[in-house]
Amino acid sequence: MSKSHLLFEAAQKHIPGGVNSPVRAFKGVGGDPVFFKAAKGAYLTDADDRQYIDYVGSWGPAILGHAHPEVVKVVQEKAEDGLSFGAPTEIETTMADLVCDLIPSMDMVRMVSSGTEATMTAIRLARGYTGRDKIVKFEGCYHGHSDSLLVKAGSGALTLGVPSSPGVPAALAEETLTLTHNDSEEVRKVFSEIGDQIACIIVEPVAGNMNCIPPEEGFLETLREVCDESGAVLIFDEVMCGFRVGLQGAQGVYNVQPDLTTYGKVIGGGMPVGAFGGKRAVMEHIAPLGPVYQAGTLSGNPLAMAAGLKTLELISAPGFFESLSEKAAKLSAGLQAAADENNIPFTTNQVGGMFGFFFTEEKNISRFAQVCKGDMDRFRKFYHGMLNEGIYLAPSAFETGFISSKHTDEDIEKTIEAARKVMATL
Ligand SMILES: N[C@H](C=O)CCC(=O)O
Repeated sequence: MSKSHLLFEAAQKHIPGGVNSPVRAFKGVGGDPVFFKAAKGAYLTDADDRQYIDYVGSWGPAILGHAHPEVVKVVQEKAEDGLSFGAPTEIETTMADLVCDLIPSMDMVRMVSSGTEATMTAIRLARGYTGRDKIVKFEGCYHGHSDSLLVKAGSGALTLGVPSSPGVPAALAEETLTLTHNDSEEVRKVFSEIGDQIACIIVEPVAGNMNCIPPEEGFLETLREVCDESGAVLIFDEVMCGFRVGLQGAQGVYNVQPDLTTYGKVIGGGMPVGAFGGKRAVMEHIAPLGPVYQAGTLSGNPLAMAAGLKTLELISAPGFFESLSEKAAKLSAGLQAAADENNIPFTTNQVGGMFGFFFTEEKNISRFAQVCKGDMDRFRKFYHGMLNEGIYLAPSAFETGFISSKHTDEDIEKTIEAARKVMATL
């Protein structure tokens, strides 16, 4: 019996479902989740001392690989000075200055402790700023688990079959309009009818919570246009794709500037962090400058700021994102070749350091409905085959994959070889 199995059994006694976040429970693929005890570079070590090449990267933060020595060092050093003050510290200003320097759409930024806090507050701010209640989101996109956003959501909510969670007041859910992702026409239609009632559009500009879905040509531009015409706030949720698909995130890649942006994951270098920021005119409405309330005991935590700043410094090195993208492209091409050799209907998506794969006859996957049509049974078999070969992928067909700067050519070749072997058994 594996240690992971025993640990999972023990965990279920006092932790609901044995996990502290539902997608970890392997409901999307079946079987016991793997319990890990260490992570270094591109590798994970499980409780039974088995090693895996990791393509989850803690769901995105580990862009430099796990436990990067320079990141660990600054956290250790910072810890000597105190773990938390609940009062202003200079390093928060250093972080704010750096983020505003790097991101052209960012005049002001506030640090929080998670992506959920960031998106939840961005929505409240947009409502407070516009004086309107309705918000627009897209089916399959996931923006954390605050009430307004758990309506036809992606990620774990979708994997577990509860995209619209019980517990969200109906009156609140009614204010969330969920449209078809990448459908510019539908967006235009809704805005032509009730644009003056809509506070904001929130979108993952590269969606990573319904697998990896890039924006169709013109989609982000349409969102920008309808927001400009109606006075709604455009929020890019770059919790996943920020500092991941490029140094300026998706807004840099697609050259569309939002009014507000939310961050998490990479910006915390592996520590619990989120951030929201954007145009001064909107951000000035946040307390204590304005009346829209938001707060957090651990917001701007010094250890998290230190890890995040070091990470942002290291990913700013020339050529970093080109190299990351090359690795992800090489992996995607290799997976495709492995499927083709075995006559398995299969296709891939990739943007920078994010990648996705789909067991489907269709090519050019850009719609949520196409993702849902994928062969989930094949995905599950492939998943467990790869796990057996020492490759750790996201345990759901509705999650993107992540690559780190620590993945070597050899790691990628080993992964492709494993895929060849497993595809032959499907
Ligand atoms: N897609 C989610 C995060 O971005 C997966 C992580 C989680 O819900 O625990």
